[in-house]
Amino acid sequence: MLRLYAVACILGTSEAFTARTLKSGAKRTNAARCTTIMSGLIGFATMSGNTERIAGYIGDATGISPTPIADVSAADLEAADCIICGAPTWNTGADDMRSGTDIDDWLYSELPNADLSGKKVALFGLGDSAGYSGNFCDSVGELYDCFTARGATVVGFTDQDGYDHYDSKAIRDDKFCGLMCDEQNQMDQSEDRATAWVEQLKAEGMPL
Ligand SMILES: Cc1cc2nc3c(=O)[nH]c(=O)nc-3n(C[C@H](O)[C@H](O)[C@H](O)COP(=O)(O)O)c2cc1C
Repeated sequence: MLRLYAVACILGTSEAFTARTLKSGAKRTNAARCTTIMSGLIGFATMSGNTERIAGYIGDATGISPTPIADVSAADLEAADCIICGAPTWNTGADDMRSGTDIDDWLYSELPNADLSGKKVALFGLGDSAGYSGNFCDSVGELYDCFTARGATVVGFTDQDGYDHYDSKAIRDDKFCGLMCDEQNQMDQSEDRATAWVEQLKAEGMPL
């Protein structure tokens, strides 16, 4: 017995002691426990603060602290288990660089360095569905094109119902390719929309 105790001390754990005392053929019942720590990332760009506010609602619902997109590297993206990214639209009618914020450069300088194959990404956008109803949240369509070009799978599509727009470059298969918020005309709906959208993302398999 003394010799067995000495072996356990050398191996350093009481579990080692238990293992050494098991008779041959006996089953170990203390199954190994494994803790998986998921890491999510919310990146956003903003000009006048609205997108940051919605990122905050999403952050509250997920427990993830939003990060300005300029501080997000390709390595950060690759290290994240899930990515949520949002931007406003200021460059009305533009083919690219539609946001008019620092995400425009980031999409074509930093994002192309990331391999996002097999990763789930969700997108959100801010716009004015009455004042710019022909270009509502156009930048989200550009985010969609840039993220899918890196191999990401975009989840969290939403219905177009309930907004005043008549067109948007963020429409894919008759749906918005993410969550759209309108702080000019529908500010009172944004928080509930964000909270419900996070539940949708979870139901669609985002590890949140
Ligand atoms: C000059 C100007 C251009 C805009 N162009 C668009 C547009 O093309 N599409 C749209 O949906 N919203 C447009 N907007 C509305 C902004 O996207 C909206 O105010 C948004 O909430 C701003 O978000 P931010 O505060 O995060 O920058 C425009 C606003 C201004 C003042």
